[in-house]
Amino acid sequence: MKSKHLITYNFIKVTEEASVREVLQAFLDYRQDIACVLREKKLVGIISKYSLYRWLLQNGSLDENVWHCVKQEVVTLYEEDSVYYAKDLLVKENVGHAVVLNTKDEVIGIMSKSELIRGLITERNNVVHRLQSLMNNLQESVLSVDENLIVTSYNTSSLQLLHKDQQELIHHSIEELYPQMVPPLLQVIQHQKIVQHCRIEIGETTAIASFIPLKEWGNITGAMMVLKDITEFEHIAAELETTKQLENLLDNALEMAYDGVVLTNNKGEITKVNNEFLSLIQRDAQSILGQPLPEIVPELTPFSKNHSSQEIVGEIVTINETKAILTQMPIYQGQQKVGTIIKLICKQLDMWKDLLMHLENLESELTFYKENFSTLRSQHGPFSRMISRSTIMDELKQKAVIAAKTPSNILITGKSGTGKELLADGIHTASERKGACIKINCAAIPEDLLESELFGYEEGAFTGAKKGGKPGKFELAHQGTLFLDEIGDMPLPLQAKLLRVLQQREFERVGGTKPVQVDVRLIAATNKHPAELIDQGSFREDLYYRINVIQLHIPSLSERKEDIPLLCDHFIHQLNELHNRDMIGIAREDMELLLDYHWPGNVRQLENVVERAYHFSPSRWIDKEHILLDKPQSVGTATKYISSSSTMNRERVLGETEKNMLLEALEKTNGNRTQAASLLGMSRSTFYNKLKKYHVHETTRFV
Ligand SMILES: Nc1ncnc2c1ncn2[C@@H]1O[C@H](COP(=O)(O)OP(=O)(O)OP(=O)(O)O)[C@@H](O)[C@H]1O
Repeated sequence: MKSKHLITYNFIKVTEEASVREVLQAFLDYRQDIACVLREKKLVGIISKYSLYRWLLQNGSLDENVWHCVKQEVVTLYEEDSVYYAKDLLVKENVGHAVVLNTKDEVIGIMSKSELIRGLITERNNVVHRLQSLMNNLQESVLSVDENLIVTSYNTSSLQLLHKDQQELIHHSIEELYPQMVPPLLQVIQHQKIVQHCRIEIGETTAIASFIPLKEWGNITGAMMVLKDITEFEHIAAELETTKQLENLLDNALEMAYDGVVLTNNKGEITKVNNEFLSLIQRDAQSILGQPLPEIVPELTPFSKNHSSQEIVGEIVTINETKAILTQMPIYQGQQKVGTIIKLICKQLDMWKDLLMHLENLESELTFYKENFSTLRSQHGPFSRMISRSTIMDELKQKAVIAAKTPSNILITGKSGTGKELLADGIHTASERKGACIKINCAAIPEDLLESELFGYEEGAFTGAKKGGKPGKFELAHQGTLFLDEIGDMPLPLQAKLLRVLQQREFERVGGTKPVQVDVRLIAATNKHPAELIDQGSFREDLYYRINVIQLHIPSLSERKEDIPLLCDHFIHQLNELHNRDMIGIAREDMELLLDYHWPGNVRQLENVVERAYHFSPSRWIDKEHILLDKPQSVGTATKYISSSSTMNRERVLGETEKNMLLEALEKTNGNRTQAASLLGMSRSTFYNKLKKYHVHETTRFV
């Protein structure tokens, strides 16, 4: 509050020329105690009632100039001065009035003591009001008691904290209401000292309280209590404690998980890791916590970037040359994804791999014994050399057995390498014909020699003919079977002669005149389409019908891929017998490679591929890298294929060199892997990884 708010604007203004009478009259009119004497609005002094009384008592004239009664030392205030400044000034100068001026030093009013007191009371009421509302808006509870511990005041918060209403609290004794507060209160009142941070239980509520002495004129009149409800904080603290314990538990669980575990938040930043994960990525926790996972482990980028909200189970990843199985699971809180947990199984992977190997080993052995068993069972069976398990081949063999029992000619069709010759052998065996099975490849013998090869010649039949002549294949196959392979390549004149022989069952040798009679069962084979050959005019239709009494078609290997594993085992077994080795077979995942291939060269190609891989694989398992499959080559891809295959060769050579290096080191250290690793200047883990890579642990020499 300012001085201008506490002044009388309606004050008495007189000039220096005014008479005592005029001033007295003004006092009566205005009912005021002082008059201001002004000269051009500026204050020159004041006249009080008392100075006029004094003048009159000294018999001064009423009409005399009032100047004799003017007091020139006047206590003045400015309109902006505070009420407190005004109070201090009036007390100091010991005056009952002050003249109030504006900034131009012009008189604007008079402030009397009574107006000052009114202002001070208003000001005090304002302060009390402000304090009251401040108290009521405080979160802390505030209470005051007198020296008898009777409650004298309180704020709104205290009603809530103490669960009481106004009547239950005011003028009641703290001793009755809250005896637990008495000891600190008495301490404050007796020792007149503040007591702080007392823990007070009020029902279910816990509060921290401070007790402050209240004094008036230096004497203790009571005490004030300030209480803060900490029940909620205590719950939070308890929860925090539980959370801490849970976190400890989680940390321990992660460490015991045995696998690498990493947790990320919803931004993909790493929030928790276990030691196994750290050793897998070869980093320390400080340097990776809070970092985006794909930046720290780029190998996980395809999984952690866009797919981190997807569940992933069983993906294989390679981190620092270590293979691991990745499992990824998003973590949800309600509907919201809050993070991801990623697990990498790498230690147990080796164990699983060994177990799988063992299982595969057993499976292969089982297959081998099964095959042996069936071979033994049909050791003398006509088709025992034709290995198959497919239904399509079973049906073919059944048909062949029936066909074998008949005297009819047989035409075997099928792509090159499907086993036409084997089938012909089987048919001959099954036919139980007395004579031999004589084979001739029509495509392999020059055209001019083929006739004499087939029908024989008489002495002097041509230059260079043997003395005494020579029997042909027909004669040799008497009472047996003649297998004419690649019949589609037989020259047309010879086809005519063959047709005649088949019809008449007799022929003459080249250069001979005597008919020769034979009992021959003819089996012909072709890898071409007979119908196409007839259309082209390169094969006689009448001959075709003569031969094609019974047609047996051998399906391509790509149409019966289920035979591939059995054939592989068969070839490996044959090679083992031949080379006195104990190769187990082809691992399951590598077999996939063979099953996926289209096998244009059929069983013959498979046999060659297995044989090559067999010789190049040093362990007891066929090495995938030695399984060489030609890719189909088109003009457009030729260059690419050549360059990628040369890269493959290079890689292979490098791999083999590295592997030999490992083996050599192991040999030098008598199989001690730690020494071998240091001999090569490698860490133990790198050395182990390389052993794994090249399957060196499969070899029995080193344990
Ligand atoms: N089912 C099979 N079981 C075992 N070996 C087989 C089988 N089929 C083919 N083979 C082998 O594949 C190779 C080729 O077989 P074969 O010579 O019988 O085929 P083909 O069809 O007569 O070939 P081509 O038409 O080129 O003369 C031979 O070494 C043979 O032993």
